[in-house]
Amino acid sequence: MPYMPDVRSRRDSPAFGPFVPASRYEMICPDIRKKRCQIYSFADLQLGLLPKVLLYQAHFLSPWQRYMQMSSDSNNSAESTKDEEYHTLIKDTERSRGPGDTREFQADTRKLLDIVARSLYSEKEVFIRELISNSSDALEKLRYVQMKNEKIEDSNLDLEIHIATNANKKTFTIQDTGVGMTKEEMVQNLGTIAHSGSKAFLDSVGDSADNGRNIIGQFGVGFYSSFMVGYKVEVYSKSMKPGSVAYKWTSDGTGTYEIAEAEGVQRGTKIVIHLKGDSSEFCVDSFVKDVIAKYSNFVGLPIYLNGKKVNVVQALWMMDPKDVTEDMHEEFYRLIANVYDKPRYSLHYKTDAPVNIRALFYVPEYKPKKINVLTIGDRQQSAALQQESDDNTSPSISLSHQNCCRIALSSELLQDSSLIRKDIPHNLTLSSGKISPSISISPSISVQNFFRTALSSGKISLSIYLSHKYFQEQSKKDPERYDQFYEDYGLFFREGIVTTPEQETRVRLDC
Ligand SMILES: Nc1ncnc2c1ncn2[C@@H]1O[C@H](COP(=O)(O)OP(=O)(O)OP(=O)(O)O)[C@@H](O)[C@H]1O
Repeated sequence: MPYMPDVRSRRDSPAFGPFVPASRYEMICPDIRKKRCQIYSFADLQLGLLPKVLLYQAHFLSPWQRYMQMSSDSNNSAESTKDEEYHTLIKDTERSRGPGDTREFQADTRKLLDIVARSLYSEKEVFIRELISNSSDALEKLRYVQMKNEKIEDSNLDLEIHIATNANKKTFTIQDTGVGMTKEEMVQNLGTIAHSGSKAFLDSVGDSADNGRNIIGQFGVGFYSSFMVGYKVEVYSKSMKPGSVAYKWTSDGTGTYEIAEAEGVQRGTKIVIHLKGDSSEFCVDSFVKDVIAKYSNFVGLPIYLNGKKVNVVQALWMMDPKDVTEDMHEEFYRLIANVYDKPRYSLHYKTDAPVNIRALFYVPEYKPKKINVLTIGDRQQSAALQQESDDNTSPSISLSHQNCCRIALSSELLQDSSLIRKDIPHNLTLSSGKISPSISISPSISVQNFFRTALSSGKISLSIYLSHKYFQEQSKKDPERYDQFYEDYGLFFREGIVTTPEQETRVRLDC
């Protein structure tokens, strides 16, 4: 029987390095084994049969987090021992007298608009994502109307989104050929904060087949993010209803707007943002291109920037795995990982019950020299980290958001999120991937809330579990290839074992 160090007893020893003999492995999966496997009724893991496979659900705390946790524990216990004199003003004597009036809340629209426009989003650039999403919704609605063979205005127009930047005039323009808006719809949708025409559309078409699957908007606030960067916003719109009159909506975002009839307007909506002095980067083609790539690359409709198509990739992880060819995987892998090699393993799976997951993991062909950064985010962030790392390899995992799962989340805050660090295993850094959490997670304006839900609901753990099942299969299917993979990446698995403080639930894997 080969020697196996007792990780549990030695983990606090500073001299103990990330080494576990290659012949025996351990499995650390407290959440999956204790809770999620039960919740999702997975058969017990046949761990003893699996060579060289490690399933690792880490609750990783950095040394700094561990230090903070220890010091807060000791402070609490010191405070609780103090013997202080009891003093309180709180009694239970208050009661209401007689019937009460029911009133509606009042709101100062000007201030509310200011909060929505300036404080709801942490990054100015998300206004592009919001406006593209609105255009995408407008086009999806048009598709729906087309499917019903209803008559529409300008029926020869293709379904497209166009963006134009003008550095001389300092403007950002976005135009779509979607459903457009009538005067009443403009008043209702753009003149009423937190009224979502898209949500109303979804409610009106009901739950029938496929409709609404791609509709993104639902809170009725995204449009106002354009006032984060613009001192004036003009909206030209012509409804798809045959014979519609076009209108122009103008506002400076300080509480009032103007509506007037307009001419020379095509079916759909055109929004012109006159940029503030501190937002002039949004009239630079290359800057806008990067933002589109970051958030809206997978919108299922063509986006043109200054006349050139910029979103070229399909949301591969949303497709049926059997429809995705190896070439498509290669192209997609290169795009999300920002590398030029091939994926050595491509794991694409979808589950619909009991939870809905679309996930795509790639294990790069290259042999990493050092992987010690957990990157959750977009391509740009990965690229930034790559510059810092020795071997130009910083795999990334990104999660997508919204009903249709095609819009990427802002990821800056995820980078520092202790929640993410805690719940995503350290050794998951070995693969680049995309996980699309279930549509059963209610989308939330707060990105962080969304992630909290995604993580606590176990979908990410489940994805990790499934990915390890895949590796088990690979080890049987092509042991030689798998051995090479383990040779290249085994260090990070072993590092995962010794760097997790959660050593209580372990399963040994014999070879
Ligand atoms: N390009 C557009 N074409 C047609 N209608 C639009 C367009 N942009 C906005 N609207 C209408 O204005 C409404 C409000 O847009 P807004 O972006 O504020 O919220 P939303 O998209 O409904 O929800 P969210 O806040 O989740 O993005 C939309 O629901 C839609 O009815």
